[in-house]
Amino acid sequence: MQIHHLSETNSVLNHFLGQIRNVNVHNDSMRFRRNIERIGEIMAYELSKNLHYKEVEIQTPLGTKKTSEIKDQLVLCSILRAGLTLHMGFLNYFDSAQNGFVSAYRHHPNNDDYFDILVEYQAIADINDNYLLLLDPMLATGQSIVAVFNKLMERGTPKEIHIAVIIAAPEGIAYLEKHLPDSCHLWIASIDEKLNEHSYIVPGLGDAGDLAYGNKL
Ligand SMILES: O=P(O)(O)OC[C@H]1O[C@H](OP(=O)(O)OP(=O)(O)O)[C@H](O)[C@@H]1O
Ligand SMILES: O=c1cc[nH]c(=O)[nH]1
Ligand SMILES: [Mg+2]
Repeated sequence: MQIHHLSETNSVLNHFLGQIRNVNVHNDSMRFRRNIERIGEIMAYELSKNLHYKEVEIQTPLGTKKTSEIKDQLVLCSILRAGLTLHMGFLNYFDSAQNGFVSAYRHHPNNDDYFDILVEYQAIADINDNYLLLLDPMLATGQSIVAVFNKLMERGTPKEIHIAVIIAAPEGIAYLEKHLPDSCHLWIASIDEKLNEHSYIVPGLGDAGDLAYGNKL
């Protein structure tokens, strides 16, 4: 798997990452959502450097100019709920992408820390021969992404697969490296220290879905 770690160089990305982690601004869910979206925009821009382009000639009022446009048909697929705002960030830049939404949640059958992942709702464009971008802000154990990936592969074979996450635990990266094809690209804004006993990322940011959309019952 090819890993692209985006926050090694200082940029405004680190400023937004600081804000989504900061407990002192966690009461402002609009800021949290907007920062996730802005990070999505930055990640989309970085990822766009890896896509394929075609040459086009543009007519300006004063002449013509050769430039390039994205050639690839992208399918953005995010994992509900937390993936929604990240999805909007990517879609702000990839205007003509097709889209998909898949639900995945941690199911605790014994009311303890053991969980499995249930993937239920799936509404997604054709991924066959297209460029699949699978989006989720948090890569903790990696089980949600692998479970969704396996469901999606029943629908077709993309030309390229890019996975984009904002915060990743080393355990989740290792799990993806073990369970996903070597040809996948993994785009990460920030790599954290570890998982805690509840499989939450430390230092991480807490529960991304709750911070964006409120607590679940
Ligand atoms: O790598 P994993 O161990 O699978 O954990 C990561 C998953 O946890 C979060 O979703 P969550 O289950 O909290 O759902 P939500 O977005 O509805 O809050 C996150 O958005 C990932 O989908
Ligand atoms: O740290 C984590 C792990 C799973 N889901 C989250 O939202 N945060
Ligand atoms: Mg959650």
